[in-house]
This record gives sequence, C-alpha cells and structure tokens, in this order.
Amino acid sequence: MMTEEIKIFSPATVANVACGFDVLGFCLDTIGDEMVIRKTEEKGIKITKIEGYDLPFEAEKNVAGVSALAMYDALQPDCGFEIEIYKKIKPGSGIGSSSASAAGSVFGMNELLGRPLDKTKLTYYAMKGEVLASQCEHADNLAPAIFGGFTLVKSASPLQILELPTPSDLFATLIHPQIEIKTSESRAILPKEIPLSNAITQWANVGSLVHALHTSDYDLIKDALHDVVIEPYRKQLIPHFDAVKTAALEAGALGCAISGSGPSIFMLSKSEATAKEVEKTIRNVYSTTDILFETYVSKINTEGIRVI
Ligand SMILES: Nc1ncnc2c1ncn2[C@@H]1O[C@H](COP(=O)(O)OP(=O)(O)O)[C@@H](O)[C@H]1O
Ligand SMILES: N[C@@H](CCOP(=O)(O)O)C(=O)O
Repeated sequence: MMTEEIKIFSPATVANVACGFDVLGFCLDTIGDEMVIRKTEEKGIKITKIEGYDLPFEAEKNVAGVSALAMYDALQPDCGFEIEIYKKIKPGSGIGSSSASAAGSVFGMNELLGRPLDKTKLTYYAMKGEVLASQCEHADNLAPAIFGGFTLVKSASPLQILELPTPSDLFATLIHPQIEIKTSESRAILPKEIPLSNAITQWANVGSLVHALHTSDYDLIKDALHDVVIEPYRKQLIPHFDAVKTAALEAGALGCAISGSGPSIFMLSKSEATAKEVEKTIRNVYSTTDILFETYVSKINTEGIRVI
C-alpha cells in the first residue's frame, strides 16, 4: 500500500475586487481550508472525510471531487486519490469557499504526481469543479488561490491569467455576515446588459486599479475601487451594506465593496493599523443588529495555496 500524502492550506479569496467582475481577484492569508490528499493503489477519486460543514461525499457532487476527476481523467495516472476536506470557509460566503476546495484537490494531486501541470493548467481543471457551484466557469477566485496575490483573468477560454503586483502595505478587512448567498443565485439577479456610460466608468476603474497596483499608487487604488455595474443589484441581498461601507470609508479604508457574490464585504487599507481600525468600526455597525458575523484582517497572501 502506498502511503504518500500531503496536507495543504487552501486560502479564501476575494473575487471581483469592486470593479473587475469575473476577472480580478486577490488571495487572503488568515482564512482558508485544510485538505489532505493521499495516493491510493485503488484507482479513482474518493472523498473520505469532510469536517466543518455538511457537504456531499460523492465526488461528482462535491467541487473538490469534480475538479479532481477532470484532472484524473486527463492524466490517467496509475494510482487513485483520497481527499479529506477540513472546511473552515462557510459555503456561500463570498470568499471563495467552493474554489478553495476545487483548487485544493488538483493542487494536492499535482504535488503527489511530481508537478506535471503548471498553475494555469491547474486553474483550468479547478474551473471544472467551480462550475458545479456557480453554474458558470469563472476563474477569478481560483486564479488568486493558485497563483497568490492579485490576478487578472485575461481570458477564460482559452485560459489566460495575468499575475499583478501586490503593494507591500496593502491589508484587507472583511466582514462575513453568517447568512448564505449562493453564487448561482446572486448571478441570476444581474442584468444581461449595462448602460454604456457605466461600462466606461467600470473599465476605466479596472485599468486604473491595475496601473495603481503596478505603481503602488494608493490614491489611485482609492479612486479605482468602485463598482457601478454589479453592486447596485447585489447590495440589496446584504443587510446593512451601505452602513458598513460608509463606516469603513470614514475609518480610513481605501475602498469597500462586495466580496465575490456576497454576503461578505471587503475593504482594502494602507497599513495593518488602519485595517484593524476599520475592523473595529464595522463590528460596531453589525453589533447593533441581531445578525451573527465574523470579521477578519489579513495581509495579501502572495504565495497562494501551499503545502503545510
Ligand atoms: N467542497 C465544497 N466546498 C464548498 N461548497 C461546495 C463544495 N462542494 C459543493 N459545494 C456547493 O457549492 C455551493 C457553494 O458555492 P458558492 O455558492 O460559490 O459559495 P462561495 O461563494 O462560498 O464559493 C453550495 O451549494 C455547496 O453545497
Ligand atoms: N465573479 C464571481 C465570483 C463569485 O465569488 P464567490 O466567492 O462568491 O464564489 C461572481 O461575482 O459571481
């Protein structure tokens, strides 16, 4: 019996980053799942353990299993794999719960097979799992989980990912109201067409944000972190979104927007001290309500998913 196995940390991620719906994302450091991937003599993919949240064990119904099967079928290795998931990121959180699992299984298998695939190929197979959760092949959570830092999905098909620089003083604050918003449902409420004037504002912001990351221009990051296309629709699903945003900006955040498809809300700040001050302020907003919530402060994780 082979005993080769590894344990990995698969990070939470913030997709969209305000203006970059389905293309921009960044990787978090303090929040993530753990997974164990093990080689077996018996062929095939089995999910043998799930802790934390109630998720399907059938490989075809769990995003970790679907991405693993896609990679397994393509590579046809002469072994099988068992997957254990220690889920810390609540499903439907807006911080890439499904993508942490989809990325984790393919990353772990690739390590155990001697790294036959590059990061873009891993993202490609992970997307096959992500589609189960969101009913759409988007890579804006997977790319930062696998590459680390900030990423831009230049094209989903053929898959092309650009790694963007991370200014060293940038810190994220998050609030995660403990309600579930399914990505598939929050995509269904979006309009199919947008006014040209909004499109112009939005692509100017994406270009500005990319330039600001390259030049560590914090004022420009502040100017660019706006979303005139998606936020007006999705914010209605998130209790007290406007109050959190107002409080965060008053406390010094560079920007504040919906994380992925929500309900989590993220802020970016210049310095850890400001990010912590922002956390204190937004906790006050939710403390006056009866909604349970968690908050986090995290540096930007430039390494991404890793063996632990
Ligand atoms: N391993 C998994 N981790 C998280 N969610 C999973 C997993 N496998 C299947 N799912 C399903 O995916 C959905 C959550 O994905 P999604 O709505 O995209 O949330 P998130 O924004 O947190 O990624 C839930 O319906 C959940 O049951
Ligand atoms: N671009 C997607 C991102 C979904 O992120 P998640 O963390 O909510 O899964 C979207 O906005 O629909």
